[in-house]
Amino acid sequence: MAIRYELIKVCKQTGARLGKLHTPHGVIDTPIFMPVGTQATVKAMTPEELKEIEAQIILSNTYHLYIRPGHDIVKKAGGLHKFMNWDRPILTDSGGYQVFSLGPLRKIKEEGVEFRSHLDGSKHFISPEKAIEIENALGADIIMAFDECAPYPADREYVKNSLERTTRWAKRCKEAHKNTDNQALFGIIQGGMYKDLREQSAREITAIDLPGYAIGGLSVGEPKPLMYEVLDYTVPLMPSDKPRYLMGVGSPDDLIEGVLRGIDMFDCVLPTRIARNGTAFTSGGKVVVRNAIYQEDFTPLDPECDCYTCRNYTKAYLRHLVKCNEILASRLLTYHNLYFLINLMKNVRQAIMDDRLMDFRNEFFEKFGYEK
Ligand SMILES: C=CCOC(=O)Nc1nc2cc3[nH]c(NC)nc3cc2c(=O)[nH]1
Ligand SMILES: [Zn+2]
Repeated sequence: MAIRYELIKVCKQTGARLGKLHTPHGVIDTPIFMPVGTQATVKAMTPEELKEIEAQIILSNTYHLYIRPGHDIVKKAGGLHKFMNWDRPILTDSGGYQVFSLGPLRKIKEEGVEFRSHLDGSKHFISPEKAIEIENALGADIIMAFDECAPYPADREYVKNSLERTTRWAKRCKEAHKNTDNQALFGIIQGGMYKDLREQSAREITAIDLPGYAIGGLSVGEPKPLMYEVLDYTVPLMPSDKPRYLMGVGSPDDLIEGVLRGIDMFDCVLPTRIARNGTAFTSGGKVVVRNAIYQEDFTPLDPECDCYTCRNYTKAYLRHLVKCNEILASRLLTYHNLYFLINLMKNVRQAIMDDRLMDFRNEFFEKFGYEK
């Protein structure tokens, strides 16, 4: 059995869950935020720094590593863990959901998806079986079934046909996946923003016996309230004894709202991406470091944060680095943003343990400046 989900406690205030996910490369505390390492690196971070901020699992992308350097090279290197010197758990998602589902030149057929490489425009074809072959070669502890993430908005007919094909593809993935002792295959629930289609997809996908399930097709441009509404009626259809992964989510408020609704696993490029644009998450809300008001501000980025960046550098210095487009700006801001989300989830887990997650949510939203 590649993974075992241990449900430890359900918060009396909210229904949120505290759990442990046992994998071949170690144990993961849930709810968990997973830093994204698209091309076999969490941009600007070394594995040692990721361990310093207590990252327990990272994501990498099937599509990107298939295109470059090629999954065969990663396999020859001894797999992704060895190749990138990360000995903790890894999850691979497609990373190409934009390319596969939304790319202009992609053609989706029953057999699979025809698309063009974002690097050189060369033509490629990935079937569910091919996706599993790539993920098996990369060797991640958790691998995602090959699916179609329907665009938003999309009409009902399209979404229905798409989710039914995704179900057929999930069955083909399960058939093709042989390495079940070392790699856990998760199914992905689709159905767009349609309640009855989400119910149909949840029923069909969870009927395929798999070690975990994800909710796909969200965080694709829909308004937040709509995402929360879809979660409200989809999460209860998922088994409670298996991990629930909300793909591509998210910002601090989305993480908390997702946990409140029973989600266990999250991934998002936001903390690393906004860092490279000079923006930081802080306990008082977002800080755009390049803002002129920080020119002579010699206080830490976040006075309530005890991370390396906040203990050793000032906003004025970080602003200077950002203005000069210095590499250290990305490194120090990424370090802090990842620490911020990882630490937020540690506090969320503690709040579940103390049966006070709703209080924690209200306090956090108050301070972070979100409307209640
Ligand atoms: C090998 C193939 C594995 O397939 C997948 O990873 N599929 C898949 N990835 C997603 C990624 C998302 N990111 C966001 N927002 C930033 N929303 C997402 C939705 C999906 C989704 O519905 N499906
Ligand atoms: Zn910090």
